[in-house]
Amino acid sequence: MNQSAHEANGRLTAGREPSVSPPAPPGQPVIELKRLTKTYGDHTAVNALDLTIRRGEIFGLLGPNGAGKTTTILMMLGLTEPTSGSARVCGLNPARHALQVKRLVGYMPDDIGFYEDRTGLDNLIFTARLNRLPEREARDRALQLLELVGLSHAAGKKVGAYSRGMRQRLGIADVLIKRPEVIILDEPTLGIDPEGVRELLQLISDLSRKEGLTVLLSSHHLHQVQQICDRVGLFVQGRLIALGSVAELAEQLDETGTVTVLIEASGWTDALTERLQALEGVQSVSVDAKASTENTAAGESVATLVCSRDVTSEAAAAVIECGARLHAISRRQYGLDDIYHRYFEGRETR
Ligand SMILES: Nc1ncnc2c1ncn2[C@@H]1O[C@H](COP(=O)(O)OP(=O)(O)OP(=O)(O)O)[C@@H](O)[C@H]1O
Repeated sequence: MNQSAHEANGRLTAGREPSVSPPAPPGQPVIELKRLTKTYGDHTAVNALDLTIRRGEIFGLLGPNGAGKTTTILMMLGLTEPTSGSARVCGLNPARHALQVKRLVGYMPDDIGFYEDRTGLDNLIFTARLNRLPEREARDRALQLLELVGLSHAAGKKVGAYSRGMRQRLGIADVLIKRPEVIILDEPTLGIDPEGVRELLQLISDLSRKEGLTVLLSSHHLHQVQQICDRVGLFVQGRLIALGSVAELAEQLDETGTVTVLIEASGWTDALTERLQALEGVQSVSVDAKASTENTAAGESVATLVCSRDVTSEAAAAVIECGARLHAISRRQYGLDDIYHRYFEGRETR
């Protein structure tokens, strides 16, 4: 977040204490978007978006650059007005009650900004003050959050010396200061190494489960976020083109009729390839020699069978009958990347 966004998490809560409804019970809608639309001139950035996110859910809003994710978030926060349709966040209309919504929603933009020459602890205390926490409580809350996000050791270190991953953790602590009901994280994993990503996502997941937080995560790193999202929405050119859990979306892909079977075996022969090709429903067989490693024997091959039905057991029998040594056989589980590419086949996605 930039400096003003950092301050916004606090400043926007200042002023008259808003009258807000009590937190929605688990499973109740927290975010409800109906036909939400935003146009800029003749360009439609968000096109008739219908979406409900429930309390305690981790929801991934996924799509390529320019898909409309940030515009959607800005409308949820009351930072830009919809052209048509409606948004309700924690029962409030953000366009009319932006201050109240911002009291309940913690927003971490993709470009986090802090006071670089101040420590992590000082930055959090600053946000706590903006949120009108009493001085003693501000410090206690800041220390408690630093511990929660695994930054106690760096509390006294200037933020300018923090790594990208540490800044993201501090950003999460920063949005949590005001005890929000919902946190919205825009590209939280940007620029972090794989181990840092894993830890950050685990932290977000733990927070959601322990604190009953609703989390909206915007990202174009599908394979990263799919591990922790209860549901995802695939967003492209302003439209939500698929919605559901990763398993549900994968099931829909399976219904398109293609099954991929992966075989690892040694002693592969042309006769085996031909035998597999002859199995009913097998559309193609491609075989690659696998480079030998500590775990794989020399001469091991990996074959990919694209089929119109599941041929796993017949293929296993064929490998053995042809005298090859079967190391592994599995029906490929689709991940979000596969789903994404399948939906966007033939379209410009990046
Ligand atoms: N203030 C604006 N004026 C005109 N067009 C805009 C404005 N804000 C966004 N857009 C356009 O709306 C579309 C959606 O942009 P948005 O930033 O919401 O996408 P995004 O999915 O968040 O992308 P990214 O991952 O790159 O942030 C883009 O084509 C963008 O150029």
